[in-house]
Amino acid sequence: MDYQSIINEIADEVSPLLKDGKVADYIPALAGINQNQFAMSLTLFDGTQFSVGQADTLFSIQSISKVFSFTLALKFYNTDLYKRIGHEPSGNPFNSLVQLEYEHGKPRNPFINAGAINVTDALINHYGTCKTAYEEVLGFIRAISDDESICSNEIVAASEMEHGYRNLALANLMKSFNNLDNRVEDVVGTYFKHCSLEMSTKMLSRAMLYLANDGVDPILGVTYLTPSQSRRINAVMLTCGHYDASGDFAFNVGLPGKSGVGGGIVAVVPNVMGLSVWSPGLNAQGNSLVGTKALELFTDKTGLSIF
Ligand SMILES: NC(=O)CC[C@H](N)C(=O)O
Repeated sequence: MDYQSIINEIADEVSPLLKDGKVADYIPALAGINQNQFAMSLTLFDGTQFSVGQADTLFSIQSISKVFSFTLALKFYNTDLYKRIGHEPSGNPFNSLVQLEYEHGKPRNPFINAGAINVTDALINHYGTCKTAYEEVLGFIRAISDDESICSNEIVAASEMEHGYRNLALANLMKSFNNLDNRVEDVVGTYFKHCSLEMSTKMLSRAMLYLANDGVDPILGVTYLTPSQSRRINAVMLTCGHYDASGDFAFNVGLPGKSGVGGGIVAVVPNVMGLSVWSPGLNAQGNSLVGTKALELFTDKTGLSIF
């Protein structure tokens, strides 16, 4: 398949939509980003990459980090993890508090904020300190990207902490139900540091390969997860990766995927490739407007949906 021509065509077709989204201004450090930007990359199992747009530009991965922290938590706790976090879609916004109250402090899934904060708490328990939990997630992301240059943006992390009332409220609510072990500020601070990591679409499409290949990096041959764990992560991405727009994403794109409010989206074509798009303007559910459209065009043009 002529992937380069296909993604070039997609870039042309989505460009009139770049003005339609809205950048995430609830994180002040992200509010000033020029939304007139777009990138798309794919990486095949032999390492061949195809890209269009600003595919080397680093952006805040935000909730895409939830895929990587969930991977490590699943690796260490396996199905015991589901004692503290579910794997059902929430049908609610990513930062919603109401369901968490009804459901006695147990987050619906690891891809909403409450779930990822809870996963971070489990990782802090496993690694012993916040610092090690942060460094191990970073080390894992560098390994699956095969790129040691990846770092967090301290200004973004501090900006999130300063304005993180809702995430602190979610953590406090879980703590009140005895479903958070460590100090609220420590857990949320570590979670923000993972969210503030910066990557490009080239790096992210490479990083997704282990999930396209049953938990094994097809280039380096490293095993990260069992095939069954890897399939479970893809299932949770498909059903929960886009919050209350997860059904729309499955319907229109038809791939396991995960978005972040930095405007990035990652997706997996099982047995074929890792994919990533970025465009900072978001739709009403907090997912990249142009990125979602680009992935929809991609599966339409290539037939590479899982359905
Ligand atoms: N959807 C997202 O990307 C949200 C992540 C962001 N750090 C937050 O906690 O609000």
